[in-house]
Amino acid sequence: MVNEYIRYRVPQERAGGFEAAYERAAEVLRMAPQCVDYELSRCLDDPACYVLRIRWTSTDEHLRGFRGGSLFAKFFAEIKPYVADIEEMRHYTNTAVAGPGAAAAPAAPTLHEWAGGTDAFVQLCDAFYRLVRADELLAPMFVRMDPEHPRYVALWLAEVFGGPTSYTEERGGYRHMLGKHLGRAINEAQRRRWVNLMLDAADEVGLPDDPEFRAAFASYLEWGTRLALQNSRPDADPTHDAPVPRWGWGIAPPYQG
Ligand code: HEM
Repeated sequence: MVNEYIRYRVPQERAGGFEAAYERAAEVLRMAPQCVDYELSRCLDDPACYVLRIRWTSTDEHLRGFRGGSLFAKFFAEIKPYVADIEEMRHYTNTAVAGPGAAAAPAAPTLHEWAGGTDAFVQLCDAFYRLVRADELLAPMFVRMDPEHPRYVALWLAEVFGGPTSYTEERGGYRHMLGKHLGRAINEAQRRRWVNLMLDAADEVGLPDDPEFRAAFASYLEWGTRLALQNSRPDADPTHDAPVPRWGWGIAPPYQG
């Protein structure tokens, strides 16, 4: 990601036309796949000064992709009358200096923190695989599992829910997890049992039972198991190099009023 900053000095009598031109040009930015977002600010102390910030996916995507693409002509036609008013037009990269101030909304804890950290997921998976071993639908699938398997799945869940990236470092991330499901031909009854036993295990070990946490937890289980089922079909051809998903609160973070 790269920030393009364009500083303009536009005389008062042309300011209205300038802002209107950028409102029209912004329609093009909204359609451009290389544009992340944009923002035009006007200086309060010196109203002739404007700063336009456009975040691009990369400098190359901006210069070659956008400027060389089919949308550029319409964009440029709108802003052309103001090119002579440009005082600076350059790309900037972010530094490590960035962060919220005290007035910003407090960040919600991660699901990993809320659950009680990685230990909570280790306990969850120990309980879950105890249930699995005693379950007639699932036990046959796991007869040859590594004794460390419950811990690996716990590390996976901890990473997904915003904890440390230990699964990626120890086990090889998404690609490794996917490889373990390929060709397993998981059926719907087994998938549903997997979800049910996870929810039973969550109760057994006392994972937080507030509606917000359980809704987020259950939504991941639904998503993840449906994906595992699809990827386990004998004819599946999934992407092997996806990132480990990072699951958040969705639309209902804890109320911290
Ligand atoms: C949210 C859903 C799921 C998650 C997060 C998950 C996670 C994982 C992970 C991380 C591994 C690899 C552990 C390692 O590094 O060795 C694994 C393996 C495995 N998973 Fe899943 N899984 C899910 C759903 C399912 C379902 C629905 C089934 C079957 C009903 C299933 C069956 C298996 C089996 C049989 C293995 C291989 C066990 C072995 O090593 O023998 N998984 N899973």
